[in-house]
Amino acid sequence: MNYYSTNQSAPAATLQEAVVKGLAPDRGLYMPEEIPLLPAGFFSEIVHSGVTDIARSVARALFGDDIPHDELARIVTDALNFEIPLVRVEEGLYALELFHGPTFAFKDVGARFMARMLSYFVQQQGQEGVTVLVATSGDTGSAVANGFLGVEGIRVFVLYPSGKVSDIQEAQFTTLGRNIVAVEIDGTFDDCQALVKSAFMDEELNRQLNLTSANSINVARFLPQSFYYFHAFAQLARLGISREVIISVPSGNLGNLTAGLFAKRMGLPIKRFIAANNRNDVFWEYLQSGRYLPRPSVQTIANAMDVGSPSNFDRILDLYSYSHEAISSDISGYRFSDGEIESVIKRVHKESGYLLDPHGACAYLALKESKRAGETGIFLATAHPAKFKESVERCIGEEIEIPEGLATFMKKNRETIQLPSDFGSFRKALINLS
Ligand SMILES: N[C@@H](CCOP(=O)(O)O)C(=O)O
Repeated sequence: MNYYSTNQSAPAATLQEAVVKGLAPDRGLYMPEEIPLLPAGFFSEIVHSGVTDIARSVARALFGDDIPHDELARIVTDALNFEIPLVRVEEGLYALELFHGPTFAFKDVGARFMARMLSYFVQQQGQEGVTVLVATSGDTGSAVANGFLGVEGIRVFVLYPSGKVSDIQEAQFTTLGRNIVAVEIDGTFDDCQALVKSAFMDEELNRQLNLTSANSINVARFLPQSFYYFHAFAQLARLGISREVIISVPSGNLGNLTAGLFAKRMGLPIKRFIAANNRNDVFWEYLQSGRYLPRPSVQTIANAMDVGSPSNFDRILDLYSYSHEAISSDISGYRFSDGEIESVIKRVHKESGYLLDPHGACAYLALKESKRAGETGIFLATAHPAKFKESVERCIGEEIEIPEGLATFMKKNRETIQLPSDFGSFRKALINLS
C-alpha cells in the first residue's frame, strides 16, 4: 500500500517511508491510497474478541502488506498491554475509558504502537540516530516520551507551551532524562506545532538529524487509534446493541476523530460522530458554516484540546473529497465554555458518582446534546481525571486520589530547556543538543 500527500505535490511513499519521514516533503499529511473494507463476518466475530485480537486484525488490514505479519502482531501485542473498558455511565450512554495505559491518556495506544513500528523500520534501514520531534498540548508529550524512553538510536524532543499544560502532564515528560529532552516554548501549542513542521522543511537539519514526527501527523501514530473504535463496538454488541450507535470525540488536533472516521470507512457501523470542542472552536465553526479560519489557540481547562490550527483537518477534507456537505452529515459539532465543562463534572459526579476529566466532560456534554431517542452514545474518556487534579477537585469540592503510576512522576526532578517561539532559536538548540 502506498501513501499519498494531502497536498498532492509529493511522490507516493511506502509505509516505511511515510513512518520514517512523518510529514510529506510538500508539507502535506500522508494518506493510505486505499482504505480496506472489512468483511461483514469480521464484525460478528469481534463480539467474542478482546482488544488485542481486534487490533491485530485491523492492523493487518491496514499495514499487513508492508510489514511481516508476525512482526506486526508483536508490535500490536506489546503496545496494547492495558485494558480499554466501556463503562456504563447512565441509561444509553457509555464512556470508552482510554486512560488505563502507562501515561493515563488515549495517546498511549498510538505512541506505543508508533515507537515499535518506527524502531522496526529504522533497524531495517540500518539507520542510526533518528530524531523524533513532538509538539504537545499535554497528553501526546507524555505518551510519546514514555513510549520512546530508552529506545536505542532514537532521540525525542518534546515541545510544549510554557504554563499551558497541567502540572502532572509536565512532570510526565520533563523528569525522564536519557533520550528524552523537554523544550518549553514561550508560546502556544500551535507555535510548537509550527516549529516542528518548519524543522521538517529544513533540508540541512533533516540531513543532519533524520527527523520524524510522533504527532498524529504520522500515520503510525494516528491510524492505530482506529483500533479502539472497533473494540468499543464489540463491547456494545456484547450487550446486544449494534445499531444507532453514535460516538462523541473530544477534539483538538483532530487525529482521534479522523481515526474514527477511518474505522467507519472500514465498515464500522457508526451512525454519526460528534466533534466536541472547547473554546478553541475552529472545527465547530467549519461544521456550521463551511468557513475554516485557523486562529491562535486560547487556554482552557481542557488544555489538551487547545489547538487553533488542527493538523488533521486536511485529512478530513481529503477523506470526504473536500465536501462540506458530506463532512457535516457524518459529523456534528458542539462547543463548550470552561464554565459548562466545570459544571458538568460537578453534576455528573454528584448524580452518578462517575468522575469525568475536562476532555471527557466536553465529549459527554456534546453527546447529551446530540443524542436522540433510540440512539446509544459512547463518549471517549481520553484522560484520567487525576491528570487535572486541581481543576477537577475545584469542580467537585473534594480531593481525588492520584494513581501510584502518576504520583511517581511528581517525585522526580524536572528538566526543561526554555526557548522563545522563533524557528532560529529552536534550530540552534536542536543542533547544539544533538
Ligand atoms: N492533544 C494533543 C495535541 C497534539 O495532538 P496529536 O494527536 O497530533 O499528537 C496533546 O495532548 O498534546
